[in-house]
Formats: sequence, structure tokens, C-alpha cells
Amino acid sequence: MSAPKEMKQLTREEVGKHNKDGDLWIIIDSKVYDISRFKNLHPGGPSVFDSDIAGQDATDAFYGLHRHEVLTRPQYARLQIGVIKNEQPVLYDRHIGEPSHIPYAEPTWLSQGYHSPYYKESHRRLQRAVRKFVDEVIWPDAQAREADGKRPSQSVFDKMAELNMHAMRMGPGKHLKGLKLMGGIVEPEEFDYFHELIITQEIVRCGARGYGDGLNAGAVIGLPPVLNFGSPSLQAEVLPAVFSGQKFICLAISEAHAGSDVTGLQTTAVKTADGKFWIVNGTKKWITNGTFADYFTTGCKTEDGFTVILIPRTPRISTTPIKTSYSPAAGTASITFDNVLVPVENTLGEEGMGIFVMLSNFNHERWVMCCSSARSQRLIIEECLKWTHQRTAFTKPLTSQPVIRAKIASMIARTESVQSWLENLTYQMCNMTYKQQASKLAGQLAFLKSHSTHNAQLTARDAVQLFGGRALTQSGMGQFIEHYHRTVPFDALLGGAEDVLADLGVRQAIRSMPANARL
Ligand code: HEM
Repeated sequence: MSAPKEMKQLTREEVGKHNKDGDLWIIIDSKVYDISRFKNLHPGGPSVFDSDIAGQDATDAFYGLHRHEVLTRPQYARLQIGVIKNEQPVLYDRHIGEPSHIPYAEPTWLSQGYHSPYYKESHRRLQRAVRKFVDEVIWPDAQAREADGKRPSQSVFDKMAELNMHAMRMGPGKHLKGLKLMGGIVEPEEFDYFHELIITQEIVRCGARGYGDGLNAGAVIGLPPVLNFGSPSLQAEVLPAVFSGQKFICLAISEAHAGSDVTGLQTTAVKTADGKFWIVNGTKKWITNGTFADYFTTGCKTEDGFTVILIPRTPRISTTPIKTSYSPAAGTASITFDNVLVPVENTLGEEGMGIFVMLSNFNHERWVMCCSSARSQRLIIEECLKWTHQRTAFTKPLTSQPVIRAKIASMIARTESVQSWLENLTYQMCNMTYKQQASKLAGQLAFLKSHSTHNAQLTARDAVQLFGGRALTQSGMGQFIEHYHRTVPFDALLGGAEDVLADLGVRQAIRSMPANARL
């Protein structure tokens, strides 16, 4: 952060002399800016500089109205002409690759001076490496693509592939065997659900929901059926293609006609007379990554019921982008299958048993969503704490108002409860077989997902109250709040609607009631 060498060393008295139109300097965090010409171009208007800040220290005035990032944009950074002699800049927004020092901006296990029984040294190594990678490679692409709506850059997929991140996002399992994970800092055999949680939570820190989904969310939900039910030859073709970031896959279940009610689906798969191919016809809707997917893990109505089939892209499949409230970077699509021929070997699981293929992945999918939700709530807390700390109203920082502090208290309590429950359940997953997870954790994870997304929406609402009008604009101080508030309702729907999941949790509990229990 030190000033470039050619910067003038100035005293505050010298700066103070440049305090009029045509010769106007200000100090922000010990850096001196010449705004003589910029004044009339200033997006906030020229009049703000006519006040007593001309030639003076405008640090507090600046941070009450702008994000730090404004000063790092090249067109504004070059307004800096000097530094104040014997002073150093002390303000920053984020240190690349470093943990945040804002209270509650990190889970306790990453906060200085706290302890956790869950995370081993390999988790900490992975977290540090992924944090750096996300800050340096993913974060800038996330901000740019969320804004321009293009899909995540292929260079990001490629770099993730080099580190085998796409494979790690599928969780622990034999698909990791022999792979060099994150440059070799974690052994495939020791990779567990906490490692996976770390990767998911680190990526979510980008605060770009559409981009986050664009970054292979389709594989997170669409590849497990291939991993668990695909034939060896199908796996040999599809897994390396997806793990190397060269091919993309999506889960194509929901339709305009039906979503969770799979019996209502109208996409049909009928066998050819020789029994060698399926002929697939129908439409799908809201399919994440659908616009650029090469493979479609597709729910079809077949003679025996509901069957899941892996359909490679052909010219007889058309995918059209759907405009949603988040960025088109997610590749959300409507899909039409028009007499698409698919080899029967591409059937995932048994014919007519597609529901088991889908059910088998629900727990993991919901757990991934809880990881994301817990971390994105924390990002909002960090934004809110910074804002209410630096913003002055009625001559005092916003944090001096009890109503503001009460909102922050609720946000923190909600987020910490989600993360703690999540870590508990992750620990259970690490110590249970898949079958045990299915019977013991379906209810717990349904509850946690419902609890997470309910809390997330309360936090989004509270954050809007704290940021006021700035929570409604897509740039400026409240840009992450606006984004979060706009996109967070998705989380309460995907992978099971909030109320339905809460009900599922209770129904599971009732099923486990001992027959002889009485008050
Ligand atoms: C080098 C110094 C400055 C630069 C480069 C700068 C740049 C900007 C930019 C880019 C915006 C658009 C909103 C955003 O992107 O956040 C903005 C808005 C604004 N600026 Fe500045 N600014 C500077 C100094 C100041 C100072 C010292 C004040 C106040 C005393 C000020 C008052 C405002 C106001 C009131 C707005 C409108 C904010 C809103 O609508 O939320 N600016 N400025």
C-alpha cells in the first residue's frame, strides 16, 4: 500500500493552500488528491467540494459516502499527486488472501484466538490456499461477470481444474483417487466434508450469486447421479471432461408443468423398436448452467415411471437463456428436447427408479446450500458492521443507535447458529456411512436448510434497513446488500422449499418417536 516513489511528500499546511476552484486538493487517508479538474466530473456533483473540506482532510467525509474500492479504480487512483510527509495510509477494504479482522466476518475457527474441535491442519492449509486463489483469480472475474452477465471465464475454469477444484467440489470419494489436490496440500484419502465445506464457503465470499451458480453449480447437482449411478464407460467419458473444466453438465428436472412433483413431469423418453436408444421429447425450465451445458442429467417420464438419463448435447436440443433476477452468468435456461436419440447405456440407475437417483443426492445438495447460505450471511454482517461504523448520522456513527445494534445482534446470532449447526452436521457426515447419513441426517439437514434460508432472508431485510436507499442501488456503498436482497429468495426454493423442508424435519422426527413414549 506504500505510495509510488514519484509521489510528492507534502505537509498538511501545503495542501491547505490549494483550497479554491481550479486549484483544489484534498487528503484521504494521508494521500493527497488533486481534484481541480475532477470536481466538475465528480459523480456526486461539484458542490460537495465547496464546503470546508477544500484543502483539508476529507477521509471521514469520503468513507461516509464511498466504498474504498472507488479510490483503487485507475481513473481515480491517478488523481493522487502526493502523500503527507511522515504519515502512512492505514485504511483498506480487504487484504488479498488474508482473513478479515472485522468481528464475526470469519467463522470462529478462522478468527484469531478461537479454537475448534473440527478443523485439522490440512483443513487450515486448504483454507489458506483456497482463500488466496479465490481472492486473486475468482473474485475479480466474479465481479466483472456478475455485472456483464457473461459466463465465468474459461481461464478460471482452467485454473480451478489444474488444482482439481472441480473434482473436490463433488465431496470426498473415490473420484479423488490419484488426484493432486490443490497442488498436493491435501491427500485424496484425507479429503473430507470439512474440506469441501471450506471450498464452498470460500467461493461464496465473492458475493456474486449468479456468477457463483455459473461456476459449475450445474456439476455440483448434476454430476453426482453420474458418479453414483453411471456405467463405468459413461463415467470414464464424463468425469474427466467435467473435472478438467472442458465440458459442463447440468441437472434438468424442473418443467413449467412440474418441479418437485416428478410424477407430473411431461418430458418423455420412449425406446426405439430395437431397444438401443431412448427418444426424448419435452421441455425443461429454470435449468442452471443449461445455456452452456454439454450434458443434461434429465428427468424423464418412461413406461415404468420416472427415469434419469444423461443426455449429451446434440443439435436437436435447444437451450434459451431465461432472464432471472440474478446475473445471466448462471446460464439459467429453458430447454427443448426434440426427438433426441440417446443410447440406453446413458440411463442413470434403474429404469423407473429415477426418484431414488434424485433422493440419493438431496442431503448432500442441501448441505452444500447450507454451507453457502451460512457464509453469505456472514459477508452481509461484515458489510453492515463496516457501514454502520463508518457512516455518521445525527453527528454520530450509526452504531451509536441502539436500534442499529439490535439488528446487528440478530444477524450475528442467526449466522453463528447456522454455522455451528452446520459444523455439527458436517462432523456427523464425516463419521457416518452414506446409508446412515440418509436415515439419520435427512431431517436434520432439511431443518438446517430451512433455518439457514429463513435467517438469510431476515438478515437481508435487516441489512436493507441499515443501508437505507443505498441498499436499492446496484453500485456504491450498498451494492452487496442490494445484490443479496435481490437474490437470496432463490436459496429458500432451491433444493426444497423452506416450509416444506421444515415440515420434512418434523415428519422425520415423528417417524422416529418410540411407540411407547408418553408424557
Ligand atoms: C478523490 C476523491 C473522490 C472520488 C474519486 C469520488 C468519486 C465518486 C464516485 C465514483 C461516486 C459515485 C458513487 C460510487 O461509485 O460510490 C461518488 C459519489 C459521491 N461522492 Fe465522491 N468522490 C470523491 C470525493 C468525495 C468527497 C470528499 C465527498 C464529500 C465530501 C464526496 C461526495 C460524494 C457524494 C455525496 C456522492 C453521491 C453518493 C451517493 O449517491 O450515494 N465525494 N464519488
